[in-house]
Amino acid sequence: MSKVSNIMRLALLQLKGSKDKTVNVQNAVSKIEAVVKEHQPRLITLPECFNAPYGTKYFREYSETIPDGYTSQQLSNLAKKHQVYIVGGTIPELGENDAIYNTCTVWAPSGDLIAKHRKMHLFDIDVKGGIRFKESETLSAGNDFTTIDVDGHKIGIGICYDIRFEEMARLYRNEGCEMIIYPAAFNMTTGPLHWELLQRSRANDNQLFVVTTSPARDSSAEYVAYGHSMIVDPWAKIQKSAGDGEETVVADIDFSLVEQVRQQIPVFSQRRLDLYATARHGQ
Ligand SMILES: O=C(O)CCC(=O)C(=O)O
Repeated sequence: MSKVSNIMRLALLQLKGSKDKTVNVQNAVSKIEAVVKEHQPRLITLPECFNAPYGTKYFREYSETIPDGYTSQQLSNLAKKHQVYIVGGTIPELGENDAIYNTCTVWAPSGDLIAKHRKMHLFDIDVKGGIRFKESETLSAGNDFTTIDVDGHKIGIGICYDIRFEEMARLYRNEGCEMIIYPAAFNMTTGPLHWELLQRSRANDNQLFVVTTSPARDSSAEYVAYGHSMIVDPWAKIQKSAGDGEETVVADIDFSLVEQVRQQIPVFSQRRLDLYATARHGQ
């Protein structure tokens, strides 16, 4: 599709979560209604696991089929009602053969599901004295890359831990993406260390916008999310970021910055691919 405009208004909803799925989804619904009324964004993003508590023991219980499950239907209706794109954070998805995935759904203004990204890199880490988490105890990994087209702008989708894998972001850049959106829920160990660093790194390496949307921090939850949903521009500057509480961030994205930085720092045409692809590669 040809580019309709270089400016796109985004709204990031950093939402409070709870153990009550209906409350979580209705909170998203009311925040979407509110931001549409006040700011008329073109694209709205939600957090990772926004309809359920984030924890391996909860994924199956809260899982739904896509697109006929309760959460999907709510997002589809809202996208259609308000003529917006919704990158619907993630929900635990009940897939084929009873497998559960951590899945991002993307809804077009028609109400149609235009993409579904299943987290490709499962969050399995063990930081001594910090955090141990093993998504693979209950989740299966997705195997497909996901890009969408919004008004002529190509956008890649990743989920949280996916951001640590620079190959995935590079692949999206090589496919022509101008932005990567990661619904995410970093924690109080890796958040302060790596949250901003990873976003600015992916933006800088690939000269595109990086957008993350986190749940709000709840210190009484079993998994305490870091918050600080963020938009980083292709110069690797933070355009806007949230604090740690429930918050809506609205920003106008200027996609002309992508071309600007790519022209002025043309690393993608300066790569010595002739030298990198050697026998040493992969060692
Ligand atoms: O990579 C990290 O430190 C956090 C990742 C995470 O929380 C997730 O994948 O859900």
